[in-house]
Formats: sequence, C-alpha cells, structure tokens
Amino acid sequence: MSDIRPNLRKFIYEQCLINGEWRSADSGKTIAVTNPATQEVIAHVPNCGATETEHAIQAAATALPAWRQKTAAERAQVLKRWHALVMENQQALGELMTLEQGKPVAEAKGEIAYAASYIEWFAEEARRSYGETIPGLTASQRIIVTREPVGVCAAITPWNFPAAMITRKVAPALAVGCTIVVKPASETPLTALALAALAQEAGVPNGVFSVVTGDAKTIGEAFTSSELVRKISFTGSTAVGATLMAASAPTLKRISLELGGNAPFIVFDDADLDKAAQGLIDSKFRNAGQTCVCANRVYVQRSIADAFTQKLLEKVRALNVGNGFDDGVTIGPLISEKAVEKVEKHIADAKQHGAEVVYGGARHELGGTWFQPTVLSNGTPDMLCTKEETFGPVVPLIPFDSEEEALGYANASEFGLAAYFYARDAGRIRRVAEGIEAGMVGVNTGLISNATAPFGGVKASGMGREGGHQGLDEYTELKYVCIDV
Ligand SMILES: NC(=O)C1=CN([C@@H]2O[C@H](COP(=O)(O)OP(=O)(O)OC[C@H]3O[C@@H](n4cnc5c(N)ncnc54)[C@H](OP(=O)(O)O)[C@@H]3O)[C@@H](O)[C@H]2O)C=CC1
Ligand SMILES: O=C(O)[C@H](O)CS(=O)(=O)O
Repeated sequence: MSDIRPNLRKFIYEQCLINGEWRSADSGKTIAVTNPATQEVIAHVPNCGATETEHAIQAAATALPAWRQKTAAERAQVLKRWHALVMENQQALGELMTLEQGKPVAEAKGEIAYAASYIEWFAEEARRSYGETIPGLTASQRIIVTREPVGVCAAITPWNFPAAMITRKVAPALAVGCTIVVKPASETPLTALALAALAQEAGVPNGVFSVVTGDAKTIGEAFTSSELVRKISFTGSTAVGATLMAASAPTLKRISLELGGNAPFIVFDDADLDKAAQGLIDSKFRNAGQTCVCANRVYVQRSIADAFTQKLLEKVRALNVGNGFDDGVTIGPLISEKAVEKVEKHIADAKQHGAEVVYGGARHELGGTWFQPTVLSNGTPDMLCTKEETFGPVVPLIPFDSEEEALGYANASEFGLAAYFYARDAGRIRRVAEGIEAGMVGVNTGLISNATAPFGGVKASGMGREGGHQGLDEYTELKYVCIDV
C-alpha cells in the first residue's frame, strides 16, 4: 500500500518554482523521488540544467531592487505570513518529509517546527539589522556604518534536514533584502518545493525565492560562475563545500559552509550517568544518526564505563525501528544502500580494532535500508569512525583514563562542528568547554540546535554561522559613509 496519503497530494509539486512560475525542465527530463522505506517512486521533479538556473538567477537579480527597497517591517510581515502558513500545514509537511526522507512523522513534524522557528526568528531580526555611528574626527565630519543586503544569493542543501536547511538560509536572506535561488538535495526536493509554494502564497514576490531541482554539478557550476550571484550558502559534505569554495574564488563570492562533523561525546566520572545516557540517545539516534552534529565517537571514563554502558543499553533497547509512518517508530530507514554500506564498513573496522558488539551490529530484519541501533564497547581511539562520520545509528564506546587524554582524543580530528560532554565539576566544565575544538559545545545536553544560537563549525566543518543574530551577518555587507557637511 502506498504511503502517499490523499492529504499529501496537493503538497507534491512536480515542477520548479522559477520567477514565480511553476515550470518543467527545458529538456522535459525528470528525476524520480523515492520513499526510502518502500523504494516506491512518489514523484518526479524537473532535471534542470544551466539554462533554467541562469533564468532563476536573472529573475533574482531583476527582483532584487524592489525587494531590498521594502522596509524591514514589510519584509518581516511577509516572513511572518510564511511562518504561519508553514505551521498551519505542519502535519502535512511532516508527512511529506517522512515520505521522501524516511524520518518518523513525529520527528519530521518537529523539524517543520524547527524550520519555521528560523523564519520567525529572522522575521524578528529583520528589524534589528543595526548599523552604528562613530564620532567624527572633525566638527563637520560624521561617520556612519550601515548594513546592506549582499544581493543575489544561491543555496545548496542536503537531504537529512529537508526543511530546516532551507529556511535557515532563505529566511535571513529575505529578511535583509536579498533574493535567493535554492537547489535542494535530489533525494528530498518535495519539502523544498512545498515550502516555496507557501512562501509564494505568503506574498514573497516573483523571483525573490526560486527553487531549481536537477543535476547538482551543473546547477552548482551555474551558481559559482555567475557574476550576478554574490553569495553562496552550502550545507553538506566537506568535499563538496571545498569544491564550491574554490569555484567561487574567481568571482570573489561570499560563502557560508556548514560541512561534515565528527562530534566527540565525553562522559566523565563525575557525570550524572542517567542524564548522560539520555543525552547520548537524543544526540546519536536523531534522524537515525544521519545528522552532522550527532555524537559520532563516545569516550567514557574507565571507572564508570560499565555502569554507563548498562544505562545506555536499557535505553537503546527501547528504540523502535520501522516505517516512519507507523505509530511509535523512533528509528526510520537510512537514506540509501550506500549509507548502509558505510555503517557496515565502520562496524567491521571497529571489530578489527578489537571493539565488541554489545547490541545490534547488523542490518535490521525489516531489510531495505533499516539498520539495527548498535552499541560497540572496548573501542579504540584510532577506529575509522573516529576519523569520518558514520551517519548511522552506531555508538562506539571508547574508554579513557584522564581528562587530558579525553580532550586529546576529542581534538584529534580535522572536524570541529559539535562536541558534547557530561560532567558536574565546575572547573572541569570550564577547562573542557574552553579546550575543546568545536564551533558548538553541549555541556550536559545532547541537543544544541535552535534558531537563537549561531550554528556552525571550525576546521574542516566549515565557516560562517546560521541562526542567532549572527545569521544576518552572512547576508549583509557593511557600508561606511563619511560625511563632511
Ligand atoms: N554541517 C551541517 O549542518 C551539515 C553537514 N552535512 C554533511 O553532508 C554529508 C551528508 O550530506 P550529503 O547530502 O550526502 O552531502 P553532499 O555534499 O553530497 O550533498 C549535499 C548537497 O550538495 C549537492 N552536491 C553534490 N555534489 C555537488 C557538486 N559537485 N556541486 C554542487 N552541489 C553538489 C547535493 O546535490 P544532490 O543531492 O543532487 O547530489 C546536495 O544538494 C555529510 O558529510 C554531513 O556531515 C549534512 C547536513 C548538515
Ligand atoms: O544537517 C544537519 O545535521 C543539521 O544541521 C543538524 S541540526 O541543525 O538539525 O541540528
């Protein structure tokens, strides 16, 4: 039986929104969108190329003057209407996300609310894009610093958070008066198209926000080579981020990169072990482990390792693997067969390093791309999963003895997106929070993502911040005006 429910059909857009028009690819070619739980083809979206992308970029440039000339309050009103429409349709948008991405409906609805919170946040921030005045150097001199929109922007987003990765780029861009063209991931274009339809209904003018689906490399090259595009915002793998950064250099574009992670999760001997076990569940198994901020390597102080492992196993056993549409399911399918193979590779490598599978460790009996929630004990600090993100429901437990040893392991990574640790000693919290190399640190919590805080990483995890008041900075340029009158 199809998971496509009658209420969803009106939210399935099989055309791209370019300059306010819903259109197919010039070639007529399409890309199939499948349900990862059933492999059912649920829709076909346009396989656009350079011409359609350039049309969308040109439309964004044409729409820019009128949109940037609106007052911040006028732009905020449009964003607030968009926020209201997204939340009014939270159930349907959540089910649409489950249909194309696989995460459980409850989690998908949570992401819709999280995505909407970025729209609401930047509707409010739109009116706080402040400049400053600086005392002049002479009696007749006045120094004014203003913020202006960067201009035409482009965004490329991943499949794991099909709504939030869109709104945390589009909302700040529109709030400050930019226009934007978005290329969503080919696995999950439907959520992006539905969000664009609601933005259009909310009154976002033609050309201000377009969505182009199709060949990533071709569309990406159209973005990076265009002199009209002044800013690129990307969320995805470090490799692609680096490619986009290099390709943007000839036209000196502004760039924001939210890239790969490999979050350490440290449990010290003075931690509240029940909180730490729950925090690890919250961080690790969200989206079946397919998030860039999830705990990827877990360091447990040796003296409490056995006690912590038992508390963790009690919670892991309660996880319910299944179709995201089924009540009570907490772990959906992984996005692809390739994703499952990467998880298997990491587990095999860990076992070769001496790790033991204390729970799960193999594909789920449901078949397809479902994988058993897995706990490995007796891990080592040189396993493959300590070097690259697993992007699956695997907890590798690695014992350590001293605080210095744990911090050394945590920082021995090219990545620096998120990090987590549980402790209660104030001095330890200060030392570790300041010593860990990451853009975001969770102390006694496994959930750190929200629209009010600056989300982003250091080292190979990227640059720039999304969310918080800092999120506006990515879409504005400073202008310094020196007046002598
Ligand atoms: N820091 C963060 O917030 C996040 C980081 N990530 C990281 O991304 C990875 C998983 O996401 P995944 O989607 O596989 O990453 P990818 O980098 O493969 O894809 C991300 C997006 O980039 C597009 N893309 C792929 N190749 C190119 C190219 N040559 N030029 C332009 N665009 C391109 C994809 O299009 P298409 O779908 O058509 O291939 C997709 O829209 C993980 O490493 C994860 O850690 C993911 C999410 C959030
Ligand atoms: O893509 C991701 O993993 C997201 O950035 C994680 S979050 O913002 O939803 O935490």
